Amino acid sequence: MEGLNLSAPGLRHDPNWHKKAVFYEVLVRAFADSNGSGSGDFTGLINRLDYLQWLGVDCLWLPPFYASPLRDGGYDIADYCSVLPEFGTMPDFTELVSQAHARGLRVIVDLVMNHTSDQHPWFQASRSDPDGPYGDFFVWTDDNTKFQDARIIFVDTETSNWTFDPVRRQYFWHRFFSHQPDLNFENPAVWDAMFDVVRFWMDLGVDGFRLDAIPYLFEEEGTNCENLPATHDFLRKLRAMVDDEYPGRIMLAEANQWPKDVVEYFGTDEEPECHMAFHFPVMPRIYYAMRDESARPIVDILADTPELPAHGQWGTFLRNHDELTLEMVTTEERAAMYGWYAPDPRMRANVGIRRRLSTLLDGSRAEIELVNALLLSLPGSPCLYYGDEIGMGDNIWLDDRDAVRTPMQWTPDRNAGFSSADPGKLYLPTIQSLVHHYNTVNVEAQLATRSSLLHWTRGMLAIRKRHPVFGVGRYVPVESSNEAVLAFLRVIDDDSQGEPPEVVLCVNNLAQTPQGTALRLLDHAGHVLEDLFGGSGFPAVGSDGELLLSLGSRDFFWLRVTPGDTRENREGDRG
Ligand SMILES: OC[C@H]1O[C@H](O[C@H]2O[C@H](CO)[C@@H](O)[C@H](O)[C@H]2O)[C@H](O)[C@@H](O)[C@@H]1O
Ligand SMILES: [Ca+2]
Repeated sequence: MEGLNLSAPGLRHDPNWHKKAVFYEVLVRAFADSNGSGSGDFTGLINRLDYLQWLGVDCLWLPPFYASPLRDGGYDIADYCSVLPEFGTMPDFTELVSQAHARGLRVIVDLVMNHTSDQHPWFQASRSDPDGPYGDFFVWTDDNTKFQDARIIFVDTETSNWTFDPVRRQYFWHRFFSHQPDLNFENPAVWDAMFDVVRFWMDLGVDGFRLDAIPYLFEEEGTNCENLPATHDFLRKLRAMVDDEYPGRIMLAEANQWPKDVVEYFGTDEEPECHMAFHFPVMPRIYYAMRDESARPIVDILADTPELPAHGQWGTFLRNHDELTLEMVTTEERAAMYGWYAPDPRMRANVGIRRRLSTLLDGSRAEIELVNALLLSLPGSPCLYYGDEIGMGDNIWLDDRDAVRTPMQWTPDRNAGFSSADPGKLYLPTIQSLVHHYNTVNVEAQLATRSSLLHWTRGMLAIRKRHPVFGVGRYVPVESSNEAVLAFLRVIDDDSQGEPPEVVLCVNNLAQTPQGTALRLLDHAGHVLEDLFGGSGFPAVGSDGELLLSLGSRDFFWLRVTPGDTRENREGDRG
């Protein structure tokens, strides 16, 4: 973007970078079209890197950009080692990585190991030549009653995890769409092929992988075919290779599972698996807690979340390219969330809700700020979804999850400044709804408005960056007398994390009305509080460890807690 006036800091070596990073999920197809083809591309994204640097994110996550028939947004890969021509060339991709690195931005890419597209040459060879080198690359059977305890994930479209192939005259296994055959991880040649894919992209400079659909690699009769020990064995070996050959690069698990199962994807400090895993259950509870005006769901799920090994970090998010999944809530909670957030059946997809952040929250600025404040202060490294920083809307008249994958809105001009193509040629139409039309919701307008959501988001990221405690600090729940007020501390006790000791108190009013609360801070009796945003002093914690606070509707505070006056720290913060 013109006039953003940025320096090019380059990457700094930091083995803990993933614990302090803010991630930004950006669909190459959706961000910026450099050549008027109607689809975003690598060069378009390169041209917008200054914007992302200015925003203050640290790492881009690129969903699949590989050769693909695009029947599942690219998660149907037809060649793991080539890029989709409409996105550009391999040199364009490497240029993207090096331009991102020059700006201090890391890049992780999606790796879909569980399945390929049915157009992948491995599958074509497997179906036509069962005794050939790829004959055993997929999961074939004559008996489609096998693995009956495995649930169907895409319930809107699939009725079985088996599909009959008329060429091979056998059934093949697929956990997702029937055009996405699962690879056979019992075959060592599949391991070798995947290790080669990982090396291929690591050699091109990527900083890590999001490991898509990782719980489903193996199948075993009598189980639900999720989270099997063999999957962990594979991940331990993959991690050992990555640590050995590409130290500092990360593996991020996408495992839509309960915390006790996800935590297994970190392995142990002695035998590590992934560096990060998305925390799926906490996400819907943020939305639930706000409508229920109760901190309980968030407090409880974090209490049920086991400690991580030292190398590990949660990935947190509010929205992504999929539906807002409701797999990790109870049946009653799901029914309530459909009622609150998806009253029109068109808003639903599979087990979830296909809407963006701003539309979910009815455009409420106070609610958008509150859920973002939670995202940025709860344990984990947050991941933003492109366009949510300006409050982009969705289009529930589009199919499936395309509802939330429309072109980025840069300006009020033709195609929202995304593309110079004829509007009919765009890969998806721009948002032109009454409330979220790109005429009003766009980067240019928000850059020009100091009070915009975009500037607010940037300010929040800057504060978070100045306080590594949000990345590496312990999470300590704080007892609140008011159920609607969620309070917790983030704590670095000493310099063992490689960061200065710090304590921050986060207090969040989940209710729509003002609330008062008494917090119990027994370990901080008499301590001084200071607002992280403006530096204002707050009344100190009482000598009995009690702190009385009042909060406005959907209000939140981030308060530094210190034993005494911290004038020098305040000076530092303002710099
Ligand atoms: O490659 C198939 C799918 O893999 C990911 O799926 C995840 O999203 C599903 C919801 O759409 C979710 O229910 C499942 O548990 C996840 O593994 C990927 O994010 C999808 O885009 C993709 O279709
Ligand atoms: Ca599988």
